[in-house]
Amino acid sequence: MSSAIINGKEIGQEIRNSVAERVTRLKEQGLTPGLAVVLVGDNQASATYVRNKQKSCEAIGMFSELIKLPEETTQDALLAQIELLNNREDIHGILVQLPLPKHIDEDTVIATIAVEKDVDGFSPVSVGKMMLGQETFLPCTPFGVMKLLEYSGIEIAGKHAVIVGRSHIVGKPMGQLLLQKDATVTYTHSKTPNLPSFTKQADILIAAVGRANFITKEHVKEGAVVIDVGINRDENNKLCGDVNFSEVDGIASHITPVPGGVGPMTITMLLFNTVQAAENKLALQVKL
Ligand SMILES: Nc1nc2c(c(=O)[nH]1)N[C@@H](CN(C=O)c1ccc(C(=O)N[C@@H](CCC(=O)O)C(=O)O)cc1)CN2
Repeated sequence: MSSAIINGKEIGQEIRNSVAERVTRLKEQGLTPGLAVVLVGDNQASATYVRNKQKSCEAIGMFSELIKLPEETTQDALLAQIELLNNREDIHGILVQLPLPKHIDEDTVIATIAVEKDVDGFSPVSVGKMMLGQETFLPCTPFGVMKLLEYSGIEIAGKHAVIVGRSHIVGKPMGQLLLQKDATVTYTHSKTPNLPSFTKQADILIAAVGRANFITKEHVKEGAVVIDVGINRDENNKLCGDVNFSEVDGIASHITPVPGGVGPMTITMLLFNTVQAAENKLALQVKL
């Protein structure tokens, strides 16, 4: 029997509808949520993601502004742009599309974004708050995975979650969020010896290693929930995840496809965080 498909497009749309209602309520109070997207250089994939982010903002009535900078932009010039955005009243969320050109230090750039506008949840303060379980913006991809699990009725407490991948923006925060929901979490990565001996124990397997079709049937326990965070191109230049879908289909109880699984949730949660940022600002204004 085939595995149940976790449909990120459908779940994402349901969440976007409720975010759109929050936008309407904010506008009735005179505030239009605004997102600034900073794109440096000519990375084609990044340009597509940024375009999709802007279209998604428009679709729910939010304001978005693209700040497109050439590849040779200096780090100081980029930091100055971010400072301008930090001080703008009409901008509630700022995101700098990653990856940045090699001559720019991502950590310095991200740390410059005002924490109340850090809707990607990547700044050291946001990450620290997340680690402590304090209220903050959660990084959009792991946040989206948590929503996929919630909307699919998948129990987390008491389950063994195995993460394959340890990036700052997916693997590491993913484990934290699952831990906060009482999963037992194991981190693994591309250099873990005998990886299948770990992944085979997973009730929830998160593949975020960035290698096409890396997770095969030998890695997956019968009945596991398999979440594929990868976005890769295979040898025929076809979009594929980190999971070899056709091998794992039928072994997993649930599986996310690529495309149409985790990807659409990343942008959905960005909209969610930006509206939250605007609501936070309004709440502050009311208090003052
Ligand atoms: N500042 C950020 N940079 C990057 C992030 C991020 O969250 N913040 N994540 C990724 C790229 N990304 C968003 O920026 C992203 C990737 C993929 C998708 C998506 O919807 N994927 C679709 C397939 C799209 C395609 O056809 O290529 C899917 O999986 O269905 C959305 C956003 C790195 N940079």
